[in-house]
Amino acid sequence: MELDELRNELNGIDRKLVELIARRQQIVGRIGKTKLTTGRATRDFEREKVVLGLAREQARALSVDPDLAESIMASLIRSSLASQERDRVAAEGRGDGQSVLLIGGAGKMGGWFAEFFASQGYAVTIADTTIEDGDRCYKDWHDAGVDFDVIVVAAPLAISGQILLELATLKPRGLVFDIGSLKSPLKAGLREMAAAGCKVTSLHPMFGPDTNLLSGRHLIFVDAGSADATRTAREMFSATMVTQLEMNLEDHDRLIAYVLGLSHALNIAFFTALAESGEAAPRLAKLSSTTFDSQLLISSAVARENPYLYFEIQHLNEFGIGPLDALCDSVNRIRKLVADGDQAGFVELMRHGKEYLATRSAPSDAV
Ligand SMILES: O=C(O)C(=O)C[C@]1(C(=O)O)C=C[C@@H](O)C=C1
Repeated sequence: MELDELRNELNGIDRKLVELIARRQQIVGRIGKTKLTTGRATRDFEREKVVLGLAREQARALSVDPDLAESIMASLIRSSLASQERDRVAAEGRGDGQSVLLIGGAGKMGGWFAEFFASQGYAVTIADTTIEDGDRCYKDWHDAGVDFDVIVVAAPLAISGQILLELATLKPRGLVFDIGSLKSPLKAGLREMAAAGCKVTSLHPMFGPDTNLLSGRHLIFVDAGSADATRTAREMFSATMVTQLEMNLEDHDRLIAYVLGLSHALNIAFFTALAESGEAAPRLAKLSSTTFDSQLLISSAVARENPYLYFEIQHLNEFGIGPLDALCDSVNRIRKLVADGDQAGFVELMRHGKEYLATRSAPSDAV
């Protein structure tokens, strides 16, 4: 058969595959509605196990790679979960015409929250220095007033701290929360607001603005002295599958100094060392080792992030220097072991790390 004929045959098969996906998604939509009306949870881990198991079994019987079949089914399940989650958030419509002001709402995460609230039926007003005044749009948040059911402070960290301090004097009637990656620069504002009797709490979404499925993601709630505010904010996410964590103000930044600060710094150090090595990245990438490729992928993603935000995450964390010192110490230790030819010391370092990492269980609910 000619190449063109074979490709035509493939086109037909691919079309049928897409048709089957569309039919699957229609049924998934009906399942989602049934779950809503019968009060069942969106995610069903048992059922997912059955679906993935069946796909592997059938693949084996047809001499198809079971890993391939499983990964295709996992993608389809992800898409089912995302659409069922979206439908549930919209159906529960907690907004019901309530009003929300998003300060910094034209930024990336601010935009995510704007969409999240709009999908729940909230009337969304955006204030952001990068936009012009218009319908429910303000360049200066002061012009919007503070008469809202919810105010979200999603501005850069240093500015968010100032806004919270100002809000403490304006005493808004509604729920107020920030979404900062760090709480050190916001502590004074959060405390002032709580002391002024405001319904204030603090959130840290551990996911990026491109996230459209909250299952497997974490959202940290940091109580700022108003348990009522934290409860109300938690309820806003009850229709989603996000994992809610509660943390206190002090623990948050100490832990985040490792989770964000250390991992960002490690990747910045990696690409800085590479950039200054004199070896061209494409040439190195061609040599392609599994570890190098994975590391390059992560550090490329870090390099594309907002450098001002990343600087704030390092510099404004009062616990930030500890993990950086630990990183320098570790690199110096490796350097010394290598320079001294200390094989036993090097092996011990790796054994110790393996033992430490074995205590950290892998995320089990990622499809
Ligand atoms: O069977 C269901 O309950 C579905 O919603 C369908 C489906 C799937 O795509 O196969 C999606 C999500 C569930 O967690 C399990 C399975």
